Amino acid sequence: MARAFLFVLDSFGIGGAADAERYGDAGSNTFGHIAQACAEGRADREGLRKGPLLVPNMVSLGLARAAHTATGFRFDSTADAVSASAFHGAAQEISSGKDTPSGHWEIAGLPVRFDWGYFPDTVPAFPAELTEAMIREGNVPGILGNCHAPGTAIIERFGEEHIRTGKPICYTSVDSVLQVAAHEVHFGLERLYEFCKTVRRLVDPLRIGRVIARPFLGETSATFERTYNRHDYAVPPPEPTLLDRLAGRGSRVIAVGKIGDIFAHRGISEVRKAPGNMGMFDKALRAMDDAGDGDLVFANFVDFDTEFGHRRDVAGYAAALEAFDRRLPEALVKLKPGDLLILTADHGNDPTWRGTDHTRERIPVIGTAPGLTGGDIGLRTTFADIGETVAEHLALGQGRHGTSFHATIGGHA
Ligand SMILES: O=P(O)(O)O[C@H]1O[C@H](CO)[C@@H](O)[C@H]1O
Ligand SMILES: [Mn+2]
Ligand SMILES: [Mn+2]
Repeated sequence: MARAFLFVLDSFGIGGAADAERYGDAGSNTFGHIAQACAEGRADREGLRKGPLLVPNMVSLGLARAAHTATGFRFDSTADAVSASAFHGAAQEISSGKDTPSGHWEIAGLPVRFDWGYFPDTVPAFPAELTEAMIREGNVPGILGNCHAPGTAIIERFGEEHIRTGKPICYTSVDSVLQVAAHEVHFGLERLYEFCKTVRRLVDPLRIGRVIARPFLGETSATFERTYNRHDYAVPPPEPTLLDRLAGRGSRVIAVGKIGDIFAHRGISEVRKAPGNMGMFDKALRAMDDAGDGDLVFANFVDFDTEFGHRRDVAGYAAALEAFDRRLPEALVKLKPGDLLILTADHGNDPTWRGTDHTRERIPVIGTAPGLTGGDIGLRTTFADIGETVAEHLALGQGRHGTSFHATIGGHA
């Protein structure tokens, strides 16, 4: 029996991207900088966490070695204690962009070779024709924002006016996104989703990667809070991905968290969602129980990115990594010979970095294949090597991009 479990720790980069300079991110290192801050006592928070970063289970899968492969960074002296059948390495992204769709699509064997559309960091950020079309076809009295902004700040700034006027708050970032924040009750959640679907259609010709619904609750600037009803409307992948290939031969692809949205629901058999990393971990464990021969469980843990990376919250990010790591044994005990578990990431989001955006970084590729030898898979030149390895493991034919490292970890050559 062969099954594969792919867990993406959203934004958990390990630095060292050869082309980071081009993104203004040379030197960024999500894992390295969090680990350093923790070691130096700069990530202590009363009632949350204290001291050095404790992620022994990921270290035993080779996280420290992966980080060393990516940048030469030494995490700690336990770095050599890697468990039998664990494999570890780092991967460089070849796609353009440093956002979620680029990272996930490349992991699934489809590097993004075209340039995404971006909105300029000007006010207004959106072309006048687009704004007019959003108002007319979205049937709203106008829009607020129309600029680059971090999501919490823009709700604080325009939330009350939004409630008063019924105008949705539309904003963007350095990523290829058009985000719409609106009040779940005053504006209405379903109405927000409908509005986003309209916007999705309008920005398709502009090659915008995602339209993101950002619902929030609260009545005043001081009390507004975003809810877990966020929804991403991604442009569909332009070519078949690993998921389509699996679905095409009748295997199940169980998507946990926002994976379904990221692939515009192409090649997805089932979507399971829950609020928060821990809820998602529960869903991932159930999905592992349910997966059969030839199936893939593809999970995304988004809190690292949304709650801590973008918020530049080092202590929060560290605590989230520690919480995830504490639960990892629950997944490890479910593994049987024939299974393959890979932990990876889609881009960086260094919480010590300037600004509030993603950072272009290499990603860790660590995991275990019980019954195989494991070992050092080195520095992979594309995230697509992950998808190709999963493909080979699940006995799919070769895809168009990437090179499987299955033989390196003792699998069929
Ligand atoms: O600041 P918030 O609204 O969380 O937005 C962030 O979330 C988007 C998707 O990850 C990024 O492009 C960034 O703009
Ligand atoms: Mn992401
Ligand atoms: Mn993000």
